[in-house]
Amino acid sequence: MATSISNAYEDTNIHPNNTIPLDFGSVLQLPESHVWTDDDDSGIGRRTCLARQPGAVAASPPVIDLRAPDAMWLVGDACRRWGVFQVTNHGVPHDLVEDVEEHARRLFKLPNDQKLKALRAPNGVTGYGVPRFSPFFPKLMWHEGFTIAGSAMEHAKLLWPHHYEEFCDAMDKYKQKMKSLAYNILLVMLKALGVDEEDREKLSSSFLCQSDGALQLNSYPCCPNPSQAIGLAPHTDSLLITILHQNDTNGLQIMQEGVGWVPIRPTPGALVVNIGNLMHILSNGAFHNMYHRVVPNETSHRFTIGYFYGPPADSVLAPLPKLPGPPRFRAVTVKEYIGLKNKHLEKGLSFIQL
Ligand SMILES: O=C(O)CCC(=O)C(=O)O
Ligand SMILES: [Fe+2]
Repeated sequence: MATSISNAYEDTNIHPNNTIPLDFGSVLQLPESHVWTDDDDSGIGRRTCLARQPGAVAASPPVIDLRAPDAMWLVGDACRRWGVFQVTNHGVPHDLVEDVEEHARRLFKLPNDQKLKALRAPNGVTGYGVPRFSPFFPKLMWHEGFTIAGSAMEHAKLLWPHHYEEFCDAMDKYKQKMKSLAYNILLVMLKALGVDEEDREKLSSSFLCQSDGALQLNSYPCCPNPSQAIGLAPHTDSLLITILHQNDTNGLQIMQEGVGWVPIRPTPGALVVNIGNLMHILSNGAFHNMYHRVVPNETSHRFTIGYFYGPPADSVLAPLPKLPGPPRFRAVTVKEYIGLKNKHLEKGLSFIQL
């Protein structure tokens, strides 16, 4: 049987993470541990956020109707220019999205000592905790999360010993919907890259059909001093694509070279799709690998639900053969790449660059 992505994370995690999230409900001031200076995020954050400049109007990634006749062209253009876009008419029922967001709110509202019962094990993937890449930064992020790779049952039972089933059912249903949406978006992306039907079918049977995903529930509570805090430090996502639902609180920003941080504002009913490192490799660098981050908000609590979609850990990925130009990356297994990312974070990609 193919090894799952979560096994790859467990096997290659070289920074066991013992940090626990702050008890956000009990703090009135930003603790020193969460105050970020310009040097704390490798300088990436120093570049200005366009949204904070008075009068500035930034172009922003498109919102694409997936059923529109020109959807494939728009997706391809957005992947090349931005590495991110939003989708509507995606087929995921509004009620299901609302239900999953409500479960996330209920989870994060639990008393701190209750949430800590479901803490992610130091080398584990599922459970409550700080962002996986926290050990790379000197300061802590204004964030708490709950990751679900495979079944949430074991951890949900610790949170709600008698009422865990509703939570697990909603998460399973959402994951199923996300999986088929991610597969369909991947096919649109391959078409946009010019991959013909025969090659798309080959890719489908080699790894796309077995690709799967993990869910990440994110909470960014109201923050007493948002200008000195960071919700999620600048990073790129590792797998093929990420699909993100955001509630109506702003916070997500992408880095646009020569421009600065551009906000991806919540659009009712839309889901955010972004290119991960593995898709960047498959596209031979044609699809943009963009940095993104989350900034916290003083008066509004941000909740998001991320779905990370990737192939089985033993799949071999390389730039697709018929794309223009010489290959920019060597072939790599998903497990090896995740190991490089866990060890070197954003420099991981440079180890497979040709
Ligand atoms: O919560 C967000 O807005 C972004 C989350 C994210 O980038 C991630 O989980 O990788
Ligand atoms: Fe991300």
